[in-house]
Amino acid sequence: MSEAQRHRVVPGAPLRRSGLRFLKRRRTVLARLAGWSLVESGQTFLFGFALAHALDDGFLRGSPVVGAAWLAAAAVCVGAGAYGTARVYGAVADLVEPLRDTLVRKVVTRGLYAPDGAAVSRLTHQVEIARDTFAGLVLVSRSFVFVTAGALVGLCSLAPVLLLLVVPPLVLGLALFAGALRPMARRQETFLAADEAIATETGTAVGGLRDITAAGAERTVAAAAGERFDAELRASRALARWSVSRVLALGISGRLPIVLLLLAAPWLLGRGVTPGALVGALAYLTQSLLPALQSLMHGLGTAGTRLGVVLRRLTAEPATGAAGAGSHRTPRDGYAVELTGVTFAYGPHADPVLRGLDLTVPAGGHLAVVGPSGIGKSTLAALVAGMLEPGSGEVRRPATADRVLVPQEAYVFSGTVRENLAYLCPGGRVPDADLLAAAAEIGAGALLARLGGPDATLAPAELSAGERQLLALVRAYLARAPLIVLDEATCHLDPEAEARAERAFAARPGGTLIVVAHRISSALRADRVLVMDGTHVRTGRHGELLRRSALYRELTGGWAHAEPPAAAPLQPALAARDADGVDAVAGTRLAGDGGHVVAHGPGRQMQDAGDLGDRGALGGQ
Ligand SMILES: Nc1ncnc2c1ncn2[C@@H]1O[C@H](COP(=O)(O)OP(=O)(O)OP(=O)(O)O)[C@@H](O)[C@H]1O
Repeated sequence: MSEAQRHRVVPGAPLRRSGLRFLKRRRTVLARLAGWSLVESGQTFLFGFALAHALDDGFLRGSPVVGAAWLAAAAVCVGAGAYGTARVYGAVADLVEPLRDTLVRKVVTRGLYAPDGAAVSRLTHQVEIARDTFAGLVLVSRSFVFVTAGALVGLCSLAPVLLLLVVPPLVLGLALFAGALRPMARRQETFLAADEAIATETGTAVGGLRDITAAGAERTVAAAAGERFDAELRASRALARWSVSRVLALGISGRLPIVLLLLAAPWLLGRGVTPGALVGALAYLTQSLLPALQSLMHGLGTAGTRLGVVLRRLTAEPATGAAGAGSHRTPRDGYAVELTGVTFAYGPHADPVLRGLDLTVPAGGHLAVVGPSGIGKSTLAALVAGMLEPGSGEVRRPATADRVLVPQEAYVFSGTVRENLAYLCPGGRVPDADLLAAAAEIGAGALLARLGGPDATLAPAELSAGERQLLALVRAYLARAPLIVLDEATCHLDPEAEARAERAFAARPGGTLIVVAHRISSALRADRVLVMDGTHVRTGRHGELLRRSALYRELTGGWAHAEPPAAAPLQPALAARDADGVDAVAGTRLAGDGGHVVAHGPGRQMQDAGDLGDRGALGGQ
C-alpha cells in the first residue's frame, strides 16, 4: 500500500492555511530575512548601474579613472552583498528549524496513535527532505523577489523606457508558469506515488522470493510489477509534457526581454538611451534576472511540488479503515476496552506474547497489570492503546482522541511549558487555570513553579527523568481522554509522587485507568489486578489474588497478607506458576475474576462479570 493510500491526503487549502499561520508567527524572522536580502540585493542594482556609468561617464569619454572608480564601487557592493548573503543563511535557519520541530512533533504524535512500518522512515527521511526543500525554496523565492526588484529599479534608473521591453514578457511568462504550477504538481505527485508503488511491490517480492518460487507465482508477480512500471512510465510522460510549459515560461519571461532589447537597440539609442545604459540593461537581464528566474522555476516546479507532497503526507491523518486508528469497533456501552481472543506475536515466526486473551475493562474501572519482566505487559498496553494490532482476535477500544497511552520514556520537546502540557488538548490550547489545576492534581505544581510557570521555555535535556514523567502525566491528564493507560509511566517518581498521580487519574469522573505497575502499591490502589505469567492470566482483587495466585504472592515479595509493603518494586522474572485450577493448555484462562475485568482462554465462553467479589471463580472453571 502506498503512502498516499495509507493516509488520507489533506487537501491543499488546510496546508496553505497552516503554512500561513506558521509564517505569521515568525514575522520577526521574516523581517530580518527581508532586511539582509535587501543588503544582498544592493549588489544586483549596482552591478548594471555602475557598469552603465563606467562606460558612459568613464571609458567611452576617455576617462578610464572614472570608469574604474565606478567598477570599484560595484566591487565594494559585492563585498557588502556577500555579508548580507551570510546573514541571510542565519535567518533562513531560524525559519526552517522550527518547521522541522513542528513536523517531528506531528510525526511522533501520529506514530503513537497509528504506528506503521514507515513511521520511522517518515520521521528521519521525509522530515529532512521537507526541511531542506523548504530552506531551498525560501532562498530561491526570496532571491527572485529581491533580485528582480533590484534589476527593475536599476533598469528604471538607467532609462524608464527599458521597462517597456522587460516588464510585459516578464509578467506574461510568470503568469504562464503560475498557471502550469498546479497541474504540474499533480503530475509530479502521481509520479512520486507510482515510484513508491514500485519500491513497495519490488520490496515485497524480493522479501518473498522463496515463497514466490515455491508457489510457482513468478508470472503473476512479474505481471503485477510490470503494471507498476507501466504506471510510472505513463506518469513520467505526463510530467514531461507539462514540463514543456516551464521551458516556455522561462523563454518568455527571461530570454524574450534580451532579444527585444537587442532588436530595439537602434530605436532606444535614437530615443536618448546611452550605450552604457544598454550594456547595463543587458547585464541586468543576463546576469541577474535570467538566473533568478531559472532558479525560481526549477525550485518551485520540482522542489515546491516535492515539499507539498511530503508535507501533506507528514501532516495527513491516518486513513479510516487502514491499519491503526480509526478502523476499530468501539466497546459496547458500559465498557472502556474489550479484547476477544487476542493473539499477538512480534513477527510471523515468533512465539506469541499473548494467546487467545479475553479481557474487558468497564468504563470507570481501574486495572493494574502485573507480571514478571518481559511477560507482555507493555505489549498488552500497546494493544489496548491501539499502538499494536492483534494477529488474530479483536480489540475494541475508544476512538483515538479518547485514549492516551503514557509510556515509560516521557516525551518532552523544546518549547514552552504550556506548549508541552497543552499538546494533546484540542487546538493545543488550554486555559492557564485548568493547566495549573491539572499540575496541582498530578503533583507537578512545585515543578511548574520551579520551571517558571506556563510561559517558561523548557530545555528537555536539563530535566530529570522523573520531571519529564511528571510533565507527560500532566499532559495526559489535560487531554481529558476517557481512557488512560500508564505503562510504567511513573517509574522515575518516588512512591508518594506515584501514588498521588495515579490517584488523580483514578479520581477522574467516569475515567478508566489501566496501569502497568512498576511497584506493587499500584496494584493495591486498583479495583482489579491482572496477573500475567505467559501461559495464564488471572484477575481479581489484591487479597483474592494473594490467596489464589502463587505468582502474585511471589511478585508481592511473598506476602501472604492483604497489605504487603506498599512501595515494594515488583520482583523481576519468576518461574512461578499458578497452582490452583489452571489448564495445562498454553493459553490464557479465566481464573478468579472479581467483576471488573474478565480474562479467560480460548474455547471458553466470554463471561462478563458483575462484582463477584470473593465468590470465587466464574462458572466454566
Ligand atoms: N518490538 C519488539 N520486537 C520483538 N519483540 C519484542 C518487542 N517488544 C517486546 N518484545 C518481546 O515481547 C515480549 C514481551 O515484551 P513486553 O515489553 O510487552 O514485556 P513487559 O512485561 O512489559 O516487560 P517489562 O516489564 O520488562 O517492560 C518480550 O519477550 C520482549 O522481548
